[in-house]
Parts: sequence; C-alpha cells; structure tokens
Amino acid sequence: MTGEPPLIPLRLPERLRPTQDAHGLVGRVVRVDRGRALAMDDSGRAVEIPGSASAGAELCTGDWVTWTSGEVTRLERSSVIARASRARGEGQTVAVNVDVLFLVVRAEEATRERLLQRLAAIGWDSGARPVLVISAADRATDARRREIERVVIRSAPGVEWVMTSALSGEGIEELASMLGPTTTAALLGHSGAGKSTLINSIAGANVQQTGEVRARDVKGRHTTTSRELIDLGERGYVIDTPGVRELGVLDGHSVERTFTDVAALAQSCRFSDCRHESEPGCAVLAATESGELEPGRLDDYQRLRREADHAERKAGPARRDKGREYNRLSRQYRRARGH
Ligand SMILES: Nc1nc2c(ncn2[C@@H]2O[C@H](COP(=O)(O)OP(=O)(O)OP(=O)(O)O)[C@@H](O)[C@H]2O)c(=O)[nH]1
Ligand SMILES: [Zn+2]
Repeated sequence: MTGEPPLIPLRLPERLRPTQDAHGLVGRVVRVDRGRALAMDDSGRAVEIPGSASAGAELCTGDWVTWTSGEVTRLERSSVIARASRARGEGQTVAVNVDVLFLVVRAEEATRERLLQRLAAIGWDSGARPVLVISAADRATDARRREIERVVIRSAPGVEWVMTSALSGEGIEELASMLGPTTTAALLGHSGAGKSTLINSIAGANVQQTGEVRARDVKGRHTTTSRELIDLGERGYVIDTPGVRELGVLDGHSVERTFTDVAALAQSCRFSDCRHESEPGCAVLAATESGELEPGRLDDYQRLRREADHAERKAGPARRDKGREYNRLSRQYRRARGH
C-alpha cells in the first residue's frame, strides 16, 4: 500500500457513545495491510497498530477499537461479512460492523440461481441488512427484467432487491436512502460486478477507480485490490471489497455443467479448444447470430469461463489436473453419445 493515509473523520454511531464516554479514545480500522492495521482516532489522527488487538483478536476493516494505556482493544462487532474461500478452504472475514450489505450482481448474471443463493446466504449470515443490487440494468430488456424478478424472488426469498444503473441513475437514490452519516455499507460481488461504479454513483463523485480506468492485467481484467473504508459524508462510510471470484461456481467443470446448451453447441466448433470469441467455424457464435442461442447466454458463459480460468490458474497444478480429468471424461462422454 502506498500513499498518504486517507483522512477520515469519525462519526460515531449512537451505540458507541457510552464506550467513548467510558474509554475516552475510540478509533476505527480503515484498512489492514500485511498484518498492520491503520486506524483513525476520534481526534482525526491516523494511527498504525498491530493487526491484532489485545487477546490476539484479529482486526479487520471496519473494526472499532479503544486505547487504554497503549493497549488496543477490539470492540464487539455488530456484524461480520465472511465468505468461504474455496481456494484456501477456509472462511475469510472481509468487513465488519457493516449496517447495509449490498450484494452486487450484474443484470447479465442475475438469473444464476446458485450465485443468488450463495449471496443471500452470506447476507443473512452477516448480521447486516442484505440488499441485492442488480447492476447494469440498462443492459436488460423488459423481458429480461421480468425473468430476473422471477428468479430473484425464488432464489433469494425475503432479500430486498434493487435494479440499478450507473448510466441512467436508476435505483441509486433508493440505495442512498438506506444510508446516513453514521451508517456503514459494504459491497460484495464478483469482480466486474460494478461495485466501484456504484460507490461513485452513490457518492456522486469519483471516489473509487472503476474498471475503465484501472490498470488491466494481460487478459483485460481489472481488480480492486484494497479493502478500504471510504468516507461518503452524508452517505456514511462504505467498504469496497476486492472482486470475489471464489463466490460462484469456479472451475471449468461446473461452468460447462451450468451451460449445457453452450457446451453442446461447442461440440460442433471447428477447433476443439475454441473459445467462442472470434474463431472461424465457431458453432456457438453462429448459434448466437441465428438466435438459436438465447442472447446474453454466451456473455454469461464467457464471464464465468474467465473466472474459472483465473481460479484454476491461481489454484495451480492440482486444479488444472482436475480440469484435464474433466476433459478426458467429457471426451469419453461425447464418444459414448456418438460424437
Ligand atoms: N452499462 C453499464 N455498465 C456498468 C454499470 N456499472 C458498471 N459498469 C461497467 O462494468 C465494469 C466493471 O465495473 P466496476 O465498477 O469496475 O466493477 P467492480 O465490481 O468494482 O470490479 P472489481 O474491482 O474487479 O471487483 C466497468 O467497465 C463499468 O463501467 C452500469 O450500471 N451500466
Ligand atoms: Zn466456438
């Protein structure tokens, strides 16, 4: 992490007033970086503290702390946003003391039932108020909106949901109405879901870099890398979390299983390793053009496919072997079906 620490004024929620009266100094962790936590105290100073407070309690972005004769104590958390990290096989706390949790999913992905189910589960577990935010709604036709509504109600029952667009401004005021000077919101969702763009829309200013301007890696992706508490003034605080790839179904095997229609068409592509991007003789592209494949289906597939590739690269050889095993099995399966 580089640069000056952000100067974040602390506005204490009501519930912490008695603590402040009792302890004097209250602070909040605005980011954690390699075992060091950066906290703002209530006199506007930035203080670096060890990543764990007294009793070895790990600190996370959003934690409230007190200082008593140099000793840092972590205060009880009102909510904990955690997700399973399948790559590491453990739970990971991504933000704490969050009042409103925006679970962000793009309109193109908003009918993926398992993703919605998983997001809803994380939301209900967290203790925060979960709100499903369907971003990039400007991309959705009326028919698509009806479909999303149907699937969302079925997959995430009871979760509030809002369709938003950073382009038209749809839904942004509704989100803002859930926030106030002392609330903390957090955003969780896949990389590219539109989290940073939403923060900028809610803030009415460019406070977060979005995919358009951030540095991209070789495959054209971009990522929010820090997990930082941002001050939005009247709209409270917000914690952006790095794109979550581990949230969904993240190996090639399950992508093919989820998109049986694309996988079936791919059997007829000229190249067996066709990526259905611009290759000649691509049966999937042809089906998209002819309307045989539902519009948006290929985009959804590509997005998940890219995530899966990324997850597999990150997981290393073990995961790749699993991928090869799948390819072998699917060849057998194709032969058995006479392809
Ligand atoms: N059409 C449209 N595009 C959007 C909208 N919101 C975001 N995008 C685009 O989607 C891409 C990803 O948006 P980001 O806000 O960077 O996504 P993110 O969730 O912060 O991604 P990570 O930082 O990787 O986790 C960018 O190219 C945005 O311009 C929207 O409402 N409508
Ligand atoms: Zn193809």
